[in-house]
Amino acid sequence: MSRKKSAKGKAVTSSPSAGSPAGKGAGKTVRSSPGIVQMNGVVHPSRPSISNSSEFYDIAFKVMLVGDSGVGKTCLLVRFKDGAFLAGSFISTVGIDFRNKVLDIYHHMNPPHAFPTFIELVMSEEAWLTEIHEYAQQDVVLMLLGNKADATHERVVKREDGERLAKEFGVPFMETSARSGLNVELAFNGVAKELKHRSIKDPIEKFKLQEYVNKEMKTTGCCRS
Ligand SMILES: Nc1nc2c(ncn2[C@@H]2O[C@H](COP(=O)(O)OP(=O)(O)OP(=O)(O)O)[C@@H](O)[C@H]2O)c(=O)[nH]1
Repeated sequence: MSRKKSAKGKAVTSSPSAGSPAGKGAGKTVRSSPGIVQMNGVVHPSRPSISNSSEFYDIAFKVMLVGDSGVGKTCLLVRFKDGAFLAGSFISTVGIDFRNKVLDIYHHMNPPHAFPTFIELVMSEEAWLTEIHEYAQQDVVLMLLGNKADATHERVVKREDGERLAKEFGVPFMETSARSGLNVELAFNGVAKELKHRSIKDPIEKFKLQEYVNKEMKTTGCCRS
């Protein structure tokens, strides 16, 4: 079955590191963070249930994509992880799907490090932002994404409405496209940078996610209706 929805809201949510030492990889300390969903408590790079890769990281964060079914959470995840668009017929995720990706950021602040565990959480159609506020940790990093920005003729949510909702909840907003790759890297990297920033006790430089997103964000420039 194939379904399409354009520019529907969804959120990248995440939580910063709690910093409990959990193991070692290539001489680096591995830490994990409690997220909205706890997965085995501690993330260890050599634990196959978490990651099959041989990648090592310093800090692990969990990032969740929540939103209505069919808005493109899996495709965003795959686009970010593998750089490809998962085209074809739509098979709804049952339960939770997840990917790991190791990022190098903030070279100027710390030695190379890395992280997160990305988790897709499938939620029901209604009130997901409210649910996040109800159940997530206070300091969770939130970002609102309107995906399928490429599907201009099938748009169901105006950019202005996304912007308004984001403003209401005080979270950054941008439109993305898993198909074209528009702003996908930026969405995940922005959250990763914010998480990393929060995990540093006395950061040399300030990082403001909203400002970063506003500066780096690309718009389709075609979709106001
Ligand atoms: N045009 C367009 N189609 C997309 C985009 N992202 C996803 N799709 C299509 O939308 C459908 C649903 O995508 P999924 O990533 O499976 O959606 P989901 O949110 O993970 O759905 P659930 O697993 O049910 O929660 C698929 O047919 C995708 O090909 C996009 O950026 N642009």
